[in-house]
Amino acid sequence: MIYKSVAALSRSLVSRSGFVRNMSESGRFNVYITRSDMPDVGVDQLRKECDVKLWEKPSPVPRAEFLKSVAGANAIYCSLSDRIDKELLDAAGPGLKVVSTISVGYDHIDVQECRKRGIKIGYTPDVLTDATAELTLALLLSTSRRLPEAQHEARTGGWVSWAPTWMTGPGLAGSTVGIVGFGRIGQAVARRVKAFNTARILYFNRSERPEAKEIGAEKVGFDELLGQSDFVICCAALVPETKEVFNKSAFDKMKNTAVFVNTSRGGTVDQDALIEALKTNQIRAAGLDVTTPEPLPLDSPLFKLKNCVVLPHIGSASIEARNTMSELTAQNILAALNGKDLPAELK
Ligand SMILES: O=C(O)C(=O)CO
Repeated sequence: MIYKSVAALSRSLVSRSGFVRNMSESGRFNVYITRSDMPDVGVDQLRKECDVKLWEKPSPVPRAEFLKSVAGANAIYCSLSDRIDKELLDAAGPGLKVVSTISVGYDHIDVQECRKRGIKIGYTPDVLTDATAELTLALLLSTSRRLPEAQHEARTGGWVSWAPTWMTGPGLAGSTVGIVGFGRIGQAVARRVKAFNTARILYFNRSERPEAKEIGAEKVGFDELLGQSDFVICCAALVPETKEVFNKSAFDKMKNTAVFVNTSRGGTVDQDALIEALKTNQIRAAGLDVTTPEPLPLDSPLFKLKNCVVLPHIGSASIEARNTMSELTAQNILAALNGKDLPAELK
């Protein structure tokens, strides 16, 4: 669909949302943003060229409100918390040209349905790779060297003397690290892990990755990776094939001393099986930046386990990454609305 036809469609929209209905009058496209606290840099770019409407709170827009307010939008600027499905696309109406998510993950978007309707999808690969890899290493070390537990002890009187076996955990040097999902983030994690003098880096991925050679990573089968790794890191996108791949059978195959880290999506893990594996010391510990659901309810057993570190999905939360993600999200929208190639389109 080209610019002109969107304009024509938009002219005929009956908007329930308060968007300017008649593009020929305003000459501007309608953009709906799903929360008020998206980084300014991208939002400001959009405001220069478009009529921007946003959910006024720094929290995900409630579904009913989203369905109501999105009517008449030509573009949606969303996050991974917003479900973009058939119902939502219907609610937006025929003028919708692009869905642009401030995330590299797109499991919250019905990609098939967007394709059917000729709606482009923008996302933010590359610009968050370093930030997410850094956080993965931070979480891995926090989990294996028990930093949250140690801090708690120091603050609450548990630190009575230096003690030779207290608060010990496995080191990375000389270890085998297995990475499941060897795309941009998996590779960036491998490069960083290597600097810790690991003995071997294994990876499991659908296809062989040419970059692995230079990194020094070996492609192995999933079961082999589970059985041999001291650290198992999940960097795989959530797609039907990766849903709950980390299940009881997978945890049973891991070493009892293994540390499991997940910075991809909670849906790759059967969480009940993980809780059981942690409770029974089937594995040593887990570090999770992602869970099911998110936010994780306060009464989740994961919060009660000393051998589990839970973070609130902050993988990409470096200031630089979030600003660049916001800019890219806006640029994807502006390009799509102006009939140009998106800088980062999900193909
Ligand atoms: O961009 C994503 O998909 C994220 O999960 C951000 O942390």
